[in-house]
Formats: sequence, C-alpha cells, structure tokens
Amino acid sequence: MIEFRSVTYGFDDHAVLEDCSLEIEDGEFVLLAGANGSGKTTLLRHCNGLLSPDSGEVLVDGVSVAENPVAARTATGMVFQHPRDQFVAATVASDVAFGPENLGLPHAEIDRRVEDSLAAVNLEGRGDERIDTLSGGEQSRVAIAGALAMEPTHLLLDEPFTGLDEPSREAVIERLESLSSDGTGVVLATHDLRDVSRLADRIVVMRGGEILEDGPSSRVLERLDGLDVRAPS
Ligand SMILES: Nc1ncnc2c1ncn2[C@@H]1O[C@H](COP(=O)(O)OP(=O)(O)OP(=O)(O)O)[C@@H](O)[C@H]1O
Repeated sequence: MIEFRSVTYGFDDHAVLEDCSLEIEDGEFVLLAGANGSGKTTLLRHCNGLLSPDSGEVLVDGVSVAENPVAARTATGMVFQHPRDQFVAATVASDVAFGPENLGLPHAEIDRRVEDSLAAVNLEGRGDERIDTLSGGEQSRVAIAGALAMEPTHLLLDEPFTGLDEPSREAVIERLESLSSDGTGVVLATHDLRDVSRLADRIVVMRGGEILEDGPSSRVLERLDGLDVRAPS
C-alpha cells in the first residue's frame, strides 16, 4: 500500500502540494487526473523519495519512504514523463536490464524480464539498438519497459502516452490491463482520461496541489466539469 499522510510540499515559497492524504491499496488501478501544473508529478515523485515532504509523511508498505527509499523504489516502478531523465545505459536491452541486475537476479531471469518487457511495448528484437538513435516515442516505450522489468508492486506512470503512436499506445494499455488483472497496482497520472478510465478502479483528481475528488471511476467521471481534464467521449 502507498499512503500519503497530510503531505505538504513547496518549491521555494510556492506551495505545490497542500495537505494531500491518499491511500492506494495493492492491486488498485488509480488514475491521477488533473490539469498541467496541478501537482501530479510532484505527488508521484514522493513515492520513491525523489522528493520529500515539507510536512507529512509517505509510506510504502508501511515503511516511511524517507527512512528507506531503496525499499520504496523496489516496490514502486516509476516511468517519468520525460524518459531521457531515466536512462542509465546506452542500448535498449542494457537499460531495461539495469534494474533487474541491481536486484541481483539470475541471468536467465533478467533475460526473460527484458524480453517480456520489450515485447509488451512493441520493441521485441530491438534490444541492441542505441537509445540515442531512437525516436521520442520509442524512448518512452524503453522507459516503460524498464519499469515493467522491475515487476514492482505498484507501477507509477506519469503521462506515459505522450508521443506514442496508436499501436504503441494500445500495446501499453493492453499490458497495463493484464498487469492489473494479475494484481499489480497501477497509478497513472494523466490529464486525458480517454481509453484509460475504463481500466481504473478509482480516479483521484488534483487541482492546485490539492486532492479535489477521490472515488470510484463511475462517480468521479460525472464530476469532471471545470477541472480541465479531458473526459472520455
Ligand atoms: N523543479 C521545480 N521548481 C519549481 N517549481 C516546480 C518544479 N517542478 C514543478 N514545479 C511547479 O509545481 C507545480 C506542479 O507541477 P507538477 O509537475 O507536479 O504538475 P503536473 O500536474 O504533473 O503537471 P503536468 O501535467 O504539466 O506534468 C507547477 O506549478 C510547477 O510549476
């Protein structure tokens, strides 16, 4: 479980998160919705210790992220909005393998995870390519594969569909759907709820650093007017 307890956070003097409290159960599929600048990315970055609250606390599986960021990072696989920020190796397969290698897994298991994760994002057979020769959308898919390969309890994705073409978007949605039905928790930050709202158990809407709505998808979808979120048509 991921728990935010009264989390407040600011950049300089500018408050970005205000008293955010949220509990995300294992296996839940949660859409974190909100306009640009509403605080979604900032909230997600607290789950793995990239940011620490000015006040309040974030816990993953009952353990404070501030006290044990390594445990939090193992349990929560994060896909950043700008994938270039997260690459650590030169080629596709070596980047995707990096996380599982750090977990000390056997080679055969690492190879299996790399292969499965690349297939999930339509990049099978492209493991030897250099990341800096890929398009932006392909790089996004490598970043998603890297998080999938960690087989985390919760997968956290920040606007993962930006720049993806339709087949890749569909492949990723399909993969999220199957991961979710296999019990992986998914938290997907987006301002565009098309295609994904049907997958979610719950929608949390942020505005101005506050949690404005939090409830079952069907109920929240009826309350999106004026929240600058693109609703499913
Ligand atoms: N490094 C930073 N320094 C100063 N202010 C920042 C920084 N990162 C984010 N902010 C500010 O925090 C607020 C929330 O930003 P955040 O990126 O969390 O929003 P978001 O909902 O994820 O938006 P988007 O959909 O555009 O990614 C914005 O006002 C933004 O300008």
